[in-house]
Amino acid sequence: MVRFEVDRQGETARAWGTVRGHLRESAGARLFDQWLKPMELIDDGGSDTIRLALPSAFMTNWVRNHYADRLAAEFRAILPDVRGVSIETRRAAAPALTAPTVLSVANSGAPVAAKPTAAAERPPLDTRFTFDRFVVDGSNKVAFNAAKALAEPGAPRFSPLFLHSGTGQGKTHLMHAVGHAYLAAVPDARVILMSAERFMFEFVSAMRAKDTHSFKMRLRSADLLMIDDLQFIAGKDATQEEFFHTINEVMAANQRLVVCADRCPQGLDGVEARITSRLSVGLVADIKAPDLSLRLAILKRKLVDMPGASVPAEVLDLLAGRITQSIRDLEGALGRIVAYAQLTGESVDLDFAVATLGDVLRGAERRVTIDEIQKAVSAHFELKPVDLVSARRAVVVARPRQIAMYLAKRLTTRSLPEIGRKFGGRDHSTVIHAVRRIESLRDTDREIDGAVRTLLRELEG
Ligand SMILES: Nc1ncnc2c1ncn2[C@@H]1O[C@H](COP(=O)(O)OP(=O)(O)OP(=O)(O)O)[C@@H](O)[C@H]1O
Repeated sequence: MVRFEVDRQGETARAWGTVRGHLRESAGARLFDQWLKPMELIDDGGSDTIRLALPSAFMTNWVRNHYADRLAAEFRAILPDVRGVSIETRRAAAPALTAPTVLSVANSGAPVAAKPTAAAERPPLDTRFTFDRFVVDGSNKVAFNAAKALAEPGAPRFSPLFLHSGTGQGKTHLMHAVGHAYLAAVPDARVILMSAERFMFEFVSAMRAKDTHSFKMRLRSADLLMIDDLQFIAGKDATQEEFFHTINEVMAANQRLVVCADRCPQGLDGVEARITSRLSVGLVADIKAPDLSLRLAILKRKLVDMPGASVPAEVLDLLAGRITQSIRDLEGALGRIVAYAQLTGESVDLDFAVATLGDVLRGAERRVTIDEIQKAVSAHFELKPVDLVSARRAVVVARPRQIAMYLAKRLTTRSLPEIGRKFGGRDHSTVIHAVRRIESLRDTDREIDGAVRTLLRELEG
């Protein structure tokens, strides 16, 4: 029986309730009331960075300096796919077009809808993703140097910068670092960072509201425009049309453009050639899978930002030796060990690490990606992979799509919203529905059960 996550927003709010409880206990009433109680959760619907807001910059700085790592570790102990915690200043201002709904969490831990804040008007840069926290070696040196060069003020030496790599290998980190560095050099620069999925969502919303003009003006006037996960627009014709005009104008105006994807431009099936060729005229840099020494160096660097954490070298060797592909997974494992050690008061040794991470270490030997699942499922049902992310509802496409979502939930650590995004921007509730449907069909329909078994065998190797 597959267990699935419940609604990610509710999950985040509940985790926040638990984290607040721990903070109240450990910090003591005075400190908690003064610094931590005014903090609110901003939940913009399934993002893997938890956003917390405080009423003043002074308080924000204090909490960042004293509690940032603790908060990240606490959240990751409950929600392992959390990427980080961003601590922001809440400002009373007019709501932005794209402002997220703010969920403030009352003492009971129940989420309460509140007004949007101005935080959404600033690029959502993760404070941890800076150049000085990025460990460089031969596998990522070109990407790192290119990102640094693009962040220098003055006329850009090249643009666009196209970064590509496997999942969890540092593209988003570098993109955020460009944003931080450029804003530090040019504080009033207009910097926009969004995923390709968000680009599509905002564009479609603007079309519905019959106001594409503001959307176009906003993007095209960016001094630095950064688009993550470009592969998402594969097969989305109207979005591609708009994206093409956006990048054309940004490039014609000599503004900076950074684009990330999981493949090189020419490998982006389903993305128009005129887009991929425009994106190839600047600098295309890949980040290769990290080798053992880089994995170890990154773990050591991450430890520097976890004051008080003590993890012996043999445990770092174990993690770096076993978790080989995604640095996100590696970092998640380290965060989990440190958080458990802090919560239980035990010291970290090999036994503790194996007991804490048993599943992760076993599962790390072979990690299936959603792309692989989509390829296997579409081949099995003689469809094109793009059918699985399309809007087609015919049962010949919809059922394989549900099977693929079910396998994604079962074989990967991706959250429901992430899976939904990988399937053409579908909602997490669609994924829950697909998982339940396939679970129940497996009990009653031998053909479906057979197909799932075959695919599981194939994917799990
Ligand atoms: N060279 C590095 N030095 C330090 N940290 C790194 C490095 N590479 C990756 N990381 C860390 O690994 C985590 C995942 O990186 P990131 O989110 O940038 O990956 P990604 O390539 O954008 O993944 P995806 O394609 O899944 O979006 C981040 O926490 C990031 O800080």
